[in-house]
Amino acid sequence: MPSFDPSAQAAYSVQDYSPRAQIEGLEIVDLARFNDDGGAMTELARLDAGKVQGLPGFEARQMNYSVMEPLAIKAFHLHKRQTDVWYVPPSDKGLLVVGDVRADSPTRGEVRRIVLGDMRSRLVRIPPGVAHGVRNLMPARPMSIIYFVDVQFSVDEHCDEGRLPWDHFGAEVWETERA
Ligand SMILES: Cc1cn([C@H]2C[C@H](O)[C@@H](COP(=O)(O)OP(=O)(O)O[C@H]3O[C@H](C)C(=O)[C@H](O)[C@H]3O)O2)c(=O)[nH]c1=O
Repeated sequence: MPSFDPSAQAAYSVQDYSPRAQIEGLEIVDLARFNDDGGAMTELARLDAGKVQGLPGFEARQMNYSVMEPLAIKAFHLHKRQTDVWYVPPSDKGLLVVGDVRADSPTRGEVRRIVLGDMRSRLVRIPPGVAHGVRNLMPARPMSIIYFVDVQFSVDEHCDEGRLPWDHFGAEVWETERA
């Protein structure tokens, strides 16, 4: 076994492969993608009067389509009542950052970075009180987000579009990992 020089030895650590921190109420659902030589097909959601199968307690009241320019960051959005269910197509690639800022949550303070798209088809359920932001990781292409919400958008006293600064969890959370 080699021994390392003093500066490498001082900086040395073993990669941490332990499971990532969970956030209470945050769910990731893998979707089936049926592909053939002609293309691919994915069911995003089956709805029974707005209730989404496989996501108990979530009732879709609006569906949105959002486009982000290359490398753009939208962060952080924080809802008091609204749950979001996000989908980024497998052809795109984005970094979703979620942080639990609920005062009474067992996972309060946990921050997770989740790559969306990038060949995978997944829904991500983001409960109220979990701040969320996204970066388009593609340097030359717009990224699409399709998302369901259970509160209809309004600009009156019912508006639930809270915001936190983009660097609330530190600016480095948006950087590509270097390890
Ligand atoms: C959310 C929303 C917005 N708007 C109008 C209001 C503004 O004139 C314009 C941009 O609104 P906003 O700056 O809130 O949009 P985004 O920054 O793209 O954010 C939205 O998309 C990201 C991904 C989120 O997660 C947010 O929750 C959602 O607000 O669209 C509407 O007319 N209806 C709507 O449902």
